[in-house]
Amino acid sequence: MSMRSPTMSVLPPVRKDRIIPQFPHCFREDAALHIERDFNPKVKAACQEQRTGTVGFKIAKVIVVGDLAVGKTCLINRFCKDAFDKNYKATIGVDFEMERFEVLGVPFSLQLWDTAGQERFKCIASTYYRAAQVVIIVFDVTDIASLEHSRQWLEDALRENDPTAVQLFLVGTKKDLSSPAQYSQIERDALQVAQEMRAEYWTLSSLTGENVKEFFFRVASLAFETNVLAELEKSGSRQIGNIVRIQSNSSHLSKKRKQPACCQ
Ligand SMILES: Nc1nc2c(ncn2[C@@H]2O[C@H](COP(=O)(O)OP(=O)(O)OP(=O)(O)O)[C@@H](O)[C@H]2O)c(=O)[nH]1
Ligand SMILES: [Mg+2]
Repeated sequence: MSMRSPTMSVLPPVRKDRIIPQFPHCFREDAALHIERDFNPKVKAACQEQRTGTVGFKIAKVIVVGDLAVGKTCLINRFCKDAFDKNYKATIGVDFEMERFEVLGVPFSLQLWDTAGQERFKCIASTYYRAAQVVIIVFDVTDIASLEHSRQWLEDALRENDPTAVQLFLVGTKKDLSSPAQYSQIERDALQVAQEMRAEYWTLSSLTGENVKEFFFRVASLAFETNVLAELEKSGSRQIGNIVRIQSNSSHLSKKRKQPACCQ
């Protein structure tokens, strides 16, 4: 805790609308990373007892990939700046935004990397894919080709990362532009792609803001939960290691006091 107070005094408090007191639910239970209705009980207990270790200082890297003009930049801008630009300005290479949250009372940050979808910038952008904890693959719900290309985006993103460690989301944007009939048709295909990829599926609109905050709260919460569980596992094994070492040392001392421990 001694490390925590100086950090808290330097940083301004987390914005009120970035406080996550409850577990945000998935969008569709048939394409979710998990369908629990609440945070893992171990995670809740750890937060309550302030046993979250270094998680409060960590920044989870999130990369946002997908075809050109599907709406990656607009999605990030809607959430981070509450702004929407109807004019298309291609991202050149990459941009990033930091978002600070407070989950169950613990500070937690996401670093959102907005990458270029245009082919000619792809090789610059892909050098930033490394060490991502979360991969968000974006497609446009009015453009089936952008959904078909999502598999290729996944392959490119996973080439630079440990596939077993990445949390994956498939997100359909521009919901406002599609009629209910059009939408339900593409949703069927999108759910299938999400299930195959083991991605969590969402749809939203950066123009109206529908589901945007809900989606990022879900991303932050799942990334946070994973990090706390990893931290608990680490500190658990460290404790067991210490106990074993202390016990074996003391038994050496009592039985064969003159021999150094390394010769046993
Ligand atoms: N109606 C509507 N238009 C959107 C939405 N999201 C994005 N757009 C429009 O789609 C176009 C492309 O959006 P961007 O966010 O720049 O696309 P991008 O995926 O970042 O494109 P690259 O940077 O080239 O990869 C812009 O003209 C946006 O105004 C949405 O939810 N609804
Ligand atoms: Mg962009």
